[in-house]
Amino acid sequence: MNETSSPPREAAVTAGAAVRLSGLRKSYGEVRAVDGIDLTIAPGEVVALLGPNGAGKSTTVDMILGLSTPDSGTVSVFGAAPGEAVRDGVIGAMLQGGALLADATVGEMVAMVASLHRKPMPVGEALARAGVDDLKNQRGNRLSGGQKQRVRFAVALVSDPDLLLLDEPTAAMDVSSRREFWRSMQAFTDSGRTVVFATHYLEEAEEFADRVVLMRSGRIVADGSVAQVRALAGGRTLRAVAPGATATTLANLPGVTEYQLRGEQIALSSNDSDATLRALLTAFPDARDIEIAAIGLEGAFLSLTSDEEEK
Ligand SMILES: Nc1ncnc2c1ncn2[C@@H]1O[C@H](COP(=O)(O)OP(=O)(O)OP(=O)(O)O)[C@@H](O)[C@H]1O
Repeated sequence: MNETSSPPREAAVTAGAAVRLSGLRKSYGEVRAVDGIDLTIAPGEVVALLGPNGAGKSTTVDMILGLSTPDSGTVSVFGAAPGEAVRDGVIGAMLQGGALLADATVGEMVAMVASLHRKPMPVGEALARAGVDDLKNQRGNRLSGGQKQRVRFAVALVSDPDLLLLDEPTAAMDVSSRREFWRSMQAFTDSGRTVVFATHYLEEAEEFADRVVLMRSGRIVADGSVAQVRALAGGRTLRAVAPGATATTLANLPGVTEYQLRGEQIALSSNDSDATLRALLTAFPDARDIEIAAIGLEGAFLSLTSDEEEK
């Protein structure tokens, strides 16, 4: 493992997809943690794996890293098997609760990981990029939860990987650490690296990802640019008092995806509230007390990831 194995790595990096998952499945007993995932991630993409607890995000990340073996399907990272990509320093990972050495200092830990890799970035650079240079002499057992996360980030960066995999990277961070973390991450992605991060937070995905892959019950339920997924999730609700409204007319209004009718009170969900409103006023000119509200991000996320289609 020295200079002689460099060319294959260069070749692999230019060979198509950064990550390719095909027909991926993994069950734990009765639980289908990952239930048939096909996903191709291009080099340079910043992808958020978004989903509620138990959606299968960590299981997917573990399989991309080769920490867990799929029951069926394949994983390739820059054309290589996960284990090989990890050994070559192509993947850097920041996992939930990844272990840190209690007795070593932050500087020593990052230096140790650097020594395992062929072409690490300078230790000082990894510490600076992760915003932990001031913690260099601190021991692992003296770090707060948020500081530990930032040290894990330095450890993930130091191999100078082409792909960074982050499992809920900001989970233990306070607001200012989060901001700092994403600022360093952006500096990293600006250099054309690929980043895949799992998160519960739609806002984080919106702000930092080029692409959002929404998972529920081990499957992908939406995949697209942030704007596309937002549009998919970004309907509005329209409430009004509409004398004469009937279920049939409401159901046939343009854009309406759901409706409720209670006496003269109506509540509509619409994916085109302008068209719905125009048609509503044409059909029911006496409609009054009209209110239109965006479905909150939280609500949109819940609507796309709700369990109502569960088998
Ligand atoms: N080692 C395991 N043994 C048994 N069941 C597991 C194991 N790992 C995961 N599961 C189950 O598989 C499903 C998917 O879990 P996974 O951790 O991948 O989801 P997640 O989307 O990462 O959730 P979270 O956001 O809570 O981390 C869950 O139902 C979980 O309970």
